[in-house]
Amino acid sequence: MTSKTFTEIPVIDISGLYSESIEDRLSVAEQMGKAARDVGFLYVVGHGMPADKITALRDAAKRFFAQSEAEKMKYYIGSSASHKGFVPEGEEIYGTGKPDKKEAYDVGFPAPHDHPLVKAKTPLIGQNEWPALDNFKEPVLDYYEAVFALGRKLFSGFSLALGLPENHFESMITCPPSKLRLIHYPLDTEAEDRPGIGAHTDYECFTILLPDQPGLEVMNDNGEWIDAPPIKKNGEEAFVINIGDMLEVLTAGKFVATSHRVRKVAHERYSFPLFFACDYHTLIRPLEQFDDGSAEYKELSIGEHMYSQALQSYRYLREKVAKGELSLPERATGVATFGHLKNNKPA
Ligand SMILES: O=C(O)CCC(=O)C(=O)O
Ligand SMILES: [Fe+2]
Repeated sequence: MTSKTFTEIPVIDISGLYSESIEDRLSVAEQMGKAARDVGFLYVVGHGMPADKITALRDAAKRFFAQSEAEKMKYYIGSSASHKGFVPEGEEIYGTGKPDKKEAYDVGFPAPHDHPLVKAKTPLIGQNEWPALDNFKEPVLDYYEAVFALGRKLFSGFSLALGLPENHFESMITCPPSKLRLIHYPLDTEAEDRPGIGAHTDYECFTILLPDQPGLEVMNDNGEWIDAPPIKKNGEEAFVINIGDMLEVLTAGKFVATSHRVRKVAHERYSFPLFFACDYHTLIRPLEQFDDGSAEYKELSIGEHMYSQALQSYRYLREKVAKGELSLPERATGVATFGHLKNNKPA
């Protein structure tokens, strides 16, 4: 048995994943696997993301959110064809049932016009919305590309940790519903009892997060909230990586999609998660070596899982479902069915 009553989040130098020596790669993978089993969260350094790409992304996000609400609403996600663009405060509702105190800009995988998933009008897949703001699209796309490449590298490490070939998932990642979110938590001293973002697990395989202030908290098996502040090592900002629902299903719960939340902090805060997923129609079920035959983890389609969660948490989508204009996929799962949330329902 492993202990999931952790009180801190491990820091792993992943530079060995870029080594030509399989021993180096296996050594990092082993540490990643341990963190994924015991905690479901890890910090990574030695990731190779150039600091100027991070600076340029932060600058673009700040300039976008500093605009008027009317300007930002020109790119409202509810008017986009494939669920991308500006997400105003109050649009999303998670665990507590209260709207989150945050606004966001959602950017999808840059999908080629002629990709079969685009042509088939697959939910969540399609062109991005780009605001008429100088120097926004370029740094955001540039960061997307770099963080996505890091995601592929991390997936090779998780694959090794699971005893799979490093490239096991490569062919399943051609045009995934992987979002980069630019999130802005405004400073509002009046909104005392609202969470920044309510307790939840992430839906995808794993998440690569870049926060700029404390506020993120991670739940252990005792139901205690453990702080996950931004950290630096040798001047390099660490990414926070967390396991999502899909890797929990694949491993029948050996890797944990740990629930987390963002508490209100006395700072303005920006954070940028990249939700790393496989292609929409990828079916996920426990890998043979982890499958103990229990019925707990049913087969899921990555895209349907993500889409059904979006249909249940975005106001504009909930309204379309209520009016019968959209319906939940057949295999839709309820919210909060994974990770520690299922044991510890937070108040
Ligand atoms: O802002 C953060 O630190 C975390 C955001 C998050 O958990 C999410 O968007 O899923
Ligand atoms: Fe999250």
